[in-house]
Amino acid sequence: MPTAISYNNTSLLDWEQLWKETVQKRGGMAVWRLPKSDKRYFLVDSSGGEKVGSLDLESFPAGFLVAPFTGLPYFLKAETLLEGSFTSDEIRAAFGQKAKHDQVQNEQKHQHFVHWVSKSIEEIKSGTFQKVVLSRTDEVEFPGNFSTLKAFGQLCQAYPNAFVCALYIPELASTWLCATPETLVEQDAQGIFRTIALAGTQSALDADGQIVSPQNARWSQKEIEEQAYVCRYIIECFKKIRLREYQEIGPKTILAGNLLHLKTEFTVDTQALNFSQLPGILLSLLHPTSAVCGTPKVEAIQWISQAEKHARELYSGYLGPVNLGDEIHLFVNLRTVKIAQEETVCRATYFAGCGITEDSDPEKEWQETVMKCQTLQQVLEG
Ligand SMILES: C=C(O[C@@H]1C=C(C(=O)O)C=C[C@H]1O)C(=O)O
Repeated sequence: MPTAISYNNTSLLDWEQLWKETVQKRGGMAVWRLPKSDKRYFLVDSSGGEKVGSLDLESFPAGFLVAPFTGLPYFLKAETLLEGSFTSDEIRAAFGQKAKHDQVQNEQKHQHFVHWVSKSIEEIKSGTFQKVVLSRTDEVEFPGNFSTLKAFGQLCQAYPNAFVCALYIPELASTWLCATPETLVEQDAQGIFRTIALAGTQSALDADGQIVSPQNARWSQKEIEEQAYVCRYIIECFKKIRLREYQEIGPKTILAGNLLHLKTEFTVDTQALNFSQLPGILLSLLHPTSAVCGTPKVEAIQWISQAEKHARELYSGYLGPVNLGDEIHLFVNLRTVKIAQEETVCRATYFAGCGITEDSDPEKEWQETVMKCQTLQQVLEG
């Protein structure tokens, strides 16, 4: 059983202290806040976590699951679990200064990305696959120390509808932070399972810099089709297990930070179906979905490994708490940054990708990755 300690106004500095101590002791930990909630949790597993082979979520103890894009997930058991909230004046800029972006390196990445988007479009036209998601990184260096907890607090404030998380796994020797809009697998205490098809991206700001209301958003055929691939992929997963009793709502436009996306929601009443194993079974079938990988999956993964220079690591994997209060909340690790603290500098690697179809425009796809990186950069770099 976890040692659950409830703090009403836990100081951010206490959590910062616990974070540092846990890193020194080579423990694993996660700090998170669910969408539209103000409860923040801090989970510590002093063993550093372990890799798990089976996704039989029903049999898992309370803990936190985190999976890379490809490969086995890590499980952190809830040995210690703290709950708290911070006051807003404790939260200040995490880096406290604007990072220097390497323009030469950035231009090389731009050229590489645009080249591979063009090649992907040709490959799609020749019929190898219909959609592929290519990603890239943006690496920056900051002098001095980085405060993970301040960054976490800032992201919570800036993105109330996102799943915000800071994570440390000693084996990976780096901290990851995300503010993601994408649910992969959720189940509430009443047994309602939920997943979403999220794709299609445009800036949420109009020409005057004002937020466009989701109801007034206009989408082109490219984005509508791109999101439809994700819906069809989810329904194919349902068909594999002969699941017909699901509800589908959407697509609707949602606001995710500085961006708008198209979202369709799928729900299943697992209690009515007497199907408690559903979240684990669907998790193994769904990941990675067409929203972060492509259609068909195997061909898309092969293409990604050829086209991308970087390893995705935890980017576009999934993460979240399982079996805390009979609930499961797993999200796709998007709008994410990896932080490696060295002696005098701190290296941040932002990751972002976009769905390519035969109607893609390579320059626009690059711009989309710029906007996606900005989701975190605007908050962390001030
Ligand atoms: C791949 C990312 O986002 C995914 C891809 C999207 C798209 O191609 O339009 C939109 C939302 C996400 O499902 C990312 O944020 O890195």
